[in-house]
Formats: sequence, C-alpha cells, structure tokens
Amino acid sequence: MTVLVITGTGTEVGKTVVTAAVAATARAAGRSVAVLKAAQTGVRPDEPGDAAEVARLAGAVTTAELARYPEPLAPATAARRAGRAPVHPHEVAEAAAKLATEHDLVLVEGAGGLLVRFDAGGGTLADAAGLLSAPVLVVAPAGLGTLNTTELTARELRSRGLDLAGVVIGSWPTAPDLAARCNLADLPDVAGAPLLGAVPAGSGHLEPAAFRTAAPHWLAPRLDGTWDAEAFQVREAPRVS
Ligand SMILES: Nc1ncnc2c1ncn2[C@@H]1O[C@H](COP(=O)(O)OP(=O)(O)OP(=O)(O)O)[C@@H](O)[C@H]1O
Ligand SMILES: C[C@H](N)[C@H](N)CCCCCC(=O)O
Ligand SMILES: [Mg+2]
Repeated sequence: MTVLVITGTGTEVGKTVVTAAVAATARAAGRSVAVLKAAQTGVRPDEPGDAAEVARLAGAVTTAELARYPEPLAPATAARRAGRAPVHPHEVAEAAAKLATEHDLVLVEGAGGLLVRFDAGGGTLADAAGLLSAPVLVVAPAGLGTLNTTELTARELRSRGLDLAGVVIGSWPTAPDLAARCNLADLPDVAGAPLLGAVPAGSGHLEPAAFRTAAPHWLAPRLDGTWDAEAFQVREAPRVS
C-alpha cells in the first residue's frame, strides 16, 4: 500500500508515459495498481484523459480523475474560467488514501509541474503529497535546460520536507546529444536524489503489449510497501563520452 506522487519539471515532459511505465512494471510484479489524475485539463469530456492513457499502455489498473476542465490551462485557472468547483489538495489526498486501502500501489499524477495551482487558495500537488506523506517522483526532460528546472523542483520538495524518491527521464532520445549524455551524471547531482529510470523516446507509441514487456527494463520499482530508490535501475544506460 504505497502512494507515489508523480510530478515533473513542467507540462509535456512525459509524466503520463512514466506513470504508465511504473504501473506496467508494478502489474508485471503482480501488484494491483490505481492511477489517480488529480485534475485533467485540456481534454473534452468524451476524450481519453491521462489516466485512460495509462490504462491503455499498462493494462488492468483502476483509474480515477477528480475533475476535468476542457481548457488546456492550470487546473485553478481552468476551473475558475469554467465556473466550476476546483480540486483541493485535501481531496486529492483523501482520494489517494482511499485507493491505497484497495490497491498495492497508487500513482498520483498532477498537472504540469509541482507548483501548478489547483485552487484559488494556491493549493498544489506538493500540498497533497505533504498531506499524504508520500514520496514524489520527478519526471524530467533529457536535454539542455533540465538541470535548472529539476534542481528548482528538488529544492522546493526539500524545503517542504517532502521525500524526493528520484528522477526519471521522460523521453530518452535515440541519439542523445552531449547535454543529454552529461545529464545522466548531473541530474542526480542537482536533484540530490537518484536517477531512477529513463523511458525511451517514442515508447508511448508502442503497442501496449510491447510497452508492458519493455517497461520493467526502463525502471524497476520495489512494490512491497516501501519505495526503495535502490531498487530502481537504469538498465542499459548510455555511456557518457
Ligand atoms: N517516452 C515517450 N514516448 C512517446 N511519447 C512521449 C514520451 N514522452 C512524452 N511523450 C509525448 O509527449 C507528450 C507529452 O507527454 P505526457 O503526456 O506524458 O506529458 P505530461 O508530463 O504527462 O503532461 P501533462 O502535464 O499534460 O500531464 C505526449 O504527446 C506524449 O505522447
Ligand atoms: C494542459 C496541460 N497539458 C496540462 N494538463 C496543464 C499544464 C498547466 C501548466 C501551467 C504552468 O505551469 O504554466
Ligand atoms: Mg500527463
């Protein structure tokens, strides 16, 4: 019964693909998994959201979404503009805690980066992680620019006393440039936490069966009730030269 909060250095960095990879890895280890998308923005009511995308790629997982706002904005802004109730951090925490009573692993995906606002009071995913005392996984881009945003995110987590489980690269290029290769060594340094995996670019477009077979090779979470960074491995990590 583990809750893992999955955030990123920003939007479109691969949180959903990484969430699917973690879910598929847990499923392959025989664990029951729930995925909670705290608030979905930028998706119409009839379209699949991030939680559905995780289920498509990872297989049988419970999905939950607390609110959906069609405009592609921060949840607080989208809720305000839609004249709808926002999602508050305590609601995210309560929903995750309930799912955790029924599943071995609960993955909570935010919207955009750590401090994106969910409500008019400035509530964020970081607040939900604090209420849950849950470890946080940070998804980061591979290339130039990622060191700054990863360190900012790590510092914010640390200043709140939150547990940074580690960093996962959301999309590792087929032909990594010098910055990407150097970042394999620099990311754990600036984050003060291990690099726990790297999902190859294009993986989100694999057939689901191929995704599920490959995912455990990108990262290896231990799912026995604790989150152990040591158990994650970057396999076949490219050499830095
Ligand atoms: N490893 C990958 N393989 C294939 N596509 C990827 C990969 N990483 C990211 N993408 C693509 O990049 C886009 C953004 O990825 P994703 O949806 O996972 O981002 P996100 O961080 O979850 O964004 P959001 O803040 O909207 O939740 C998507 O179109 C996705 O298909
Ligand atoms: C619409 C998008 N894909 C995400 N769901 C929301 C991202 C909000 C980012 C806000 C910001 O940091 O400026
Ligand atoms: Mg997403």
